[in-house]
Amino acid sequence: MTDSSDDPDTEPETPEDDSYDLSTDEQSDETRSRTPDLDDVVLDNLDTGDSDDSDEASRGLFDDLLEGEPIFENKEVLRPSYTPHKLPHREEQINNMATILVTALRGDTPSNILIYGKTGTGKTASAKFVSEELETTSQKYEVPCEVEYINCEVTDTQYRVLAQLANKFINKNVEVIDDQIGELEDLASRAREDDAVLGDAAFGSVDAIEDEIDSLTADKAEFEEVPMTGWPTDRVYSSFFEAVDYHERVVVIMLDEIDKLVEKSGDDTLYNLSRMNSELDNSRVSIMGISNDLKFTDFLDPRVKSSLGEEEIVFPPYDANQLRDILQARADVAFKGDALSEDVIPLCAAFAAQEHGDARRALDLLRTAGELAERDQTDHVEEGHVRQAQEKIELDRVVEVVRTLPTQSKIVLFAIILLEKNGVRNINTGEVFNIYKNLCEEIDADVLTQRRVTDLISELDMLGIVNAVVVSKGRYGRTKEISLSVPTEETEAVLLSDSRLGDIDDVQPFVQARFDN
Ligand SMILES: Nc1ncnc2c1ncn2[C@@H]1O[C@H](COP(=O)(O)OP(=O)(O)OP(=O)(O)O)[C@@H](O)[C@H]1O
Repeated sequence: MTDSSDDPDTEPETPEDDSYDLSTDEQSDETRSRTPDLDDVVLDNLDTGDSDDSDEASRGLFDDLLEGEPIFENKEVLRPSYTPHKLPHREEQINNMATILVTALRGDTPSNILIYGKTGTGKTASAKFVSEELETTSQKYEVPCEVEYINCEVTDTQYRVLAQLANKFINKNVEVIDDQIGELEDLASRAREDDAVLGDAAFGSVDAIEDEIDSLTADKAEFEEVPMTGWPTDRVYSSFFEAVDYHERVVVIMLDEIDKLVEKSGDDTLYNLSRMNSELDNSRVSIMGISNDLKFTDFLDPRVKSSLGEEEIVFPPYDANQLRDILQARADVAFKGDALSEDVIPLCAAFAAQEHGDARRALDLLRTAGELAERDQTDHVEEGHVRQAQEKIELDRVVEVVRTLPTQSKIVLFAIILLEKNGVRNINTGEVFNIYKNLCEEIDADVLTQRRVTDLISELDMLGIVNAVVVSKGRYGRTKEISLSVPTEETEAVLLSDSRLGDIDDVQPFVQARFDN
C-alpha cells in the first residue's frame, strides 16, 4: 500500500489555471450518455432469425466498435511495462547514479546505493535506464561489468534471491565458456591446416588448445543449476559465490522493493551480499537497493545499514508541472495528432499530483481516459473522460482492496455498511461491535474481542476505506466516530461476493439488534 503522508513536500499541487476543478460531481452528462449500449449492438444484429445469414449477423459486433478514427497511435507507450528512453525531471538522480557507478567501468567496486522515493516517482525506470547505459558502455570499452535485476516483491526469500542470482551467473558463465570453446575449436582446426596461425596465439600447439578446451568443458560440467527449493541455503550461497567469482568482473545487483525482502525474511541476504567482496578473488559486487519505504533500514543490523547506505539517492514526488511534461512526452507518441483536447494532460497531471505525485497514476489516467473515449466512439479525448477515468481507477482500487481483506475485516466493514445503510450517523465502535458479533454468529465465524475489532477499524481507516475520528465525550471519555469513505453499494457488492458473507440472507434483524444490546 502506498503511504499518502501529509509531508509538506508532497502537498497536492494543482495547475495554475483555476479551471481544473478536480471535483467529480459535475461529470459531463454528455459523456455519459454517449456510452454505447453494447447489449443493443449485439442483440440487434444477432437477432435476425436467419441462421444462413450468420455472416451478416456477426458483422455488427466489431464493426460498430471499429467505426470512427482510432485515438491511439501506439497505446503500449502508456503501459507500465514500457521503458521510456528519456526521463524528464530525473536528470539529477540519473547523474548521481552514473557518477557513483562509473567506478565499475574503471574496474573498481562502486559504493552501494540506496534509492528512496514514493511509488511512481521513477526509481525503477531511472535505475534500469542507468543499468542499460552502464552495460552498453562496458561492452564498448570491453570492461566486464554486469547488472542483475531482482524484484524482491516476487523473489522474497534469501534462498530464492541467491538461487536466482546463482542461475543467472551460471548461465552467463556457460555462454562465455561456449564462446571461448567455439573460438578455440576454430583456432585448432585452422592450426591443423597451417600451424603458422599459432604465431600470435597464446597456445604453442594444437594439443595445448585441446587441453584448454577440455579444461573449459570440465568447468562447464561443474556448474549445476540451483533448484528453486530443496538445497541447504549455504550450498546455494556457495554456488552463487563460485559462479560470480568464475571470472573477473564488476557486478551490480539491483534489488527492487528491497523492503519487501527485509520484511519477509530479515536482513541475512543483505548481510551475506554486503560482506562478499572481502572473500571474492576475481570479481566485485555492489548492491543497489530500491525502496518506497523510508523506514525499512530501521530493521537492519547496523553493519548492514551502514554498508548498504554508503550512498543514498532520494526521488522526490513530481509536482503537477513535471507530470505534465512527462505525460506530454508520452502522449506525443501514444495518441493521434489532435486526439487530446487541451485540458486533458493538465487535468491528469493535477489528479496525479494530488496522489503524492505518482507518474504511474498519471499515465494510467491518461490511458484509461483514452480508452473510455474510444468506447464512446469519439475521436477526441475530453475532460469528462479524465474525470470518468479517475472514478474508474479509484473504484478499481477500492474493489481490489476490499476483495483481498481478511474475512474478519470484511465482517467489520459489513457491519459498518449495514449501520450506514440504516441511516445511523456518528457510528461508534460499540455499535459496530454489536452488529459484528451477530454477523459472526450467523456465519459461524470466531468472534474477536472488542479491542481487536477496534484495531481492525483502525486498519480499515489506514487503507482509506473508512474514516474513524476520535471525538471527546467530555467526562465520558473518548470514542471513535466511524463513517464509510467508499461507495456503499459497490463495496457491499464486493463483500457479498465473498462466499462466507454471501450466505447472510436477511440482515435487518442484526441492525435491530444494536438497540437490544
Ligand atoms: N521522469 C519520468 N519520465 C517518464 N516516465 C516516467 C518518469 N518517471 C516515472 N515514469 C513512468 O512512471 C511509471 C512508474 O515509474 P517507476 O516504476 O520507475 O516508479 P517507481 O518509483 O519505481 O515506483 P514503485 O516504487 O511503485 O516501483 C513507469 O511507467 C515509468 O515509465
